[in-house]
Amino acid sequence: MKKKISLLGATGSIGTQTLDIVQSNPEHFQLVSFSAGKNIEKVREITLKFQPSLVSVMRKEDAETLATDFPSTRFVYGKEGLILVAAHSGADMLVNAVIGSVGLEPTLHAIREGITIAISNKETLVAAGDIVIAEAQKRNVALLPVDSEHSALFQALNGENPKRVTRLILTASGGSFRDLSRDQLKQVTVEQALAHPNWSMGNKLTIDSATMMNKGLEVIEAHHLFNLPYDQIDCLLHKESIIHSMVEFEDTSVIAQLGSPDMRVPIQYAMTYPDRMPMQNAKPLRLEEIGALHFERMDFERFKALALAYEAGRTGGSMPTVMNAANEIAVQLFMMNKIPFLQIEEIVEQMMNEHVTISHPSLDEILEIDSNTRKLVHALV
Ligand SMILES: NC(=O)C1=CN([C@@H]2O[C@H](COP(=O)(O)OP(=O)(O)OC[C@H]3O[C@@H](n4cnc5c(N)ncnc54)[C@H](OP(=O)(O)O)[C@@H]3O)[C@@H](O)[C@H]2O)C=CC1
Ligand SMILES: CC(=O)[C@@H](O)[C@H](O)COP(=O)(O)O
Ligand SMILES: [Mn+2]
Repeated sequence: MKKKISLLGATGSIGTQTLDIVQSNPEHFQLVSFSAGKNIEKVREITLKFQPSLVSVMRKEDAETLATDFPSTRFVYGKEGLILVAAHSGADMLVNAVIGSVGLEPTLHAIREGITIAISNKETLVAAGDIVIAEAQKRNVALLPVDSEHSALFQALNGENPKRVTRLILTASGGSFRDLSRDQLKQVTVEQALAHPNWSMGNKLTIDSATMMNKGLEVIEAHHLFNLPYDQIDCLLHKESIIHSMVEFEDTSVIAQLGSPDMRVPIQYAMTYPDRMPMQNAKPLRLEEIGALHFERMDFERFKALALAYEAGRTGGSMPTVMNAANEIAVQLFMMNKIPFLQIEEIVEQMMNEHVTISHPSLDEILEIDSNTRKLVHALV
């Protein structure tokens, strides 16, 4: 039987690759609903091709125009629209590929509907991981990782006793500026930051990768998905992005997952789990062509954002919410050329220093803290 898919963030990098998988495997998948932001031309293309029953866009006026042009599809908008798509009762699985903590409430609504989630939207787990995981456990809903490192960890842990794990080792490419000193980072441009050495991804994530905040977000994401303390989550610089992450066990065995960098592989694995399927037009891994893989210890002074993320994670409570919200706005400001690159982490640090942590915040408190932090960063700049 076909798996019915709802997709948040259909016009983005992960969203587009998810649609490729659906389109290449019409006997396995059907798109029943999706959301997008402002890219209305792409919304038209997707609607025409997949004929979903429900679509959400950011703006009311776009939803109204689209409703006239596609009378057999229902168009909704805004935050409510995202929630309607996420909790679409006709779906077997939600692929959450929206960017930012705007994905939090839709995720919780999908969980409450008992819909399995393939989760790419890491900011949701960073902003409110305790709440999301508790809700998923309470409703017995699976959260299947899409992020390449977490998919690798998930695969390496398959069938293992979690009590025998000693360390999760997340690999990091180092991003666009991995060979620059902190002094050289003072001069870098947005265009340079957007040139990731190994992956083609959305702009926000590519900047996060350059600051190393992405690895910080991923450490917190791993803490929540795999229920391990921060002392057992390490990062390793691995410039080739061939080993996507590793798990070390008590007997010193290390299990790694490898592959050519291609996000369709972890997306498809989450969509077919516990099974696998052939991957169309994928580049098989030929280690003899690569020759050597390289690893370096992570330098926490050079990659200060990673140190901040460990600090936020260890503090817990509302601190990761603040870190994430400050980072989201600081990255936007950098991309608009309003602040220099190094000010991204300065803003995150300042917001964290000024925040008085709430140890067990409610959802309402998290939403308020997230929103206030965004305002504070705008006021600061
Ligand atoms: N790209 C990748 O390879 C990877 C991504 N991830 C994670 O997956 C998530 C998505 O990343 P990526 O695909 O790169 O992101 P993109 O920026 O490419 O896409 C983001 C999507 O979200 C939509 N969107 C943005 N803001 C809003 C909003 N406020 N309300 C509703 N929709 C919105 C965009 O719509 P529109 O464009 O129409 O405005 C777009 O569809 C992120 O959390 C990222 O960290 C994880 C691993 C790898
Ligand atoms: C592809 C993927 O999962 C990204 O999140 C990736 O992790 C970015 O690479 P680095 O953050 O290691 O540069
Ligand atoms: Mn990743």
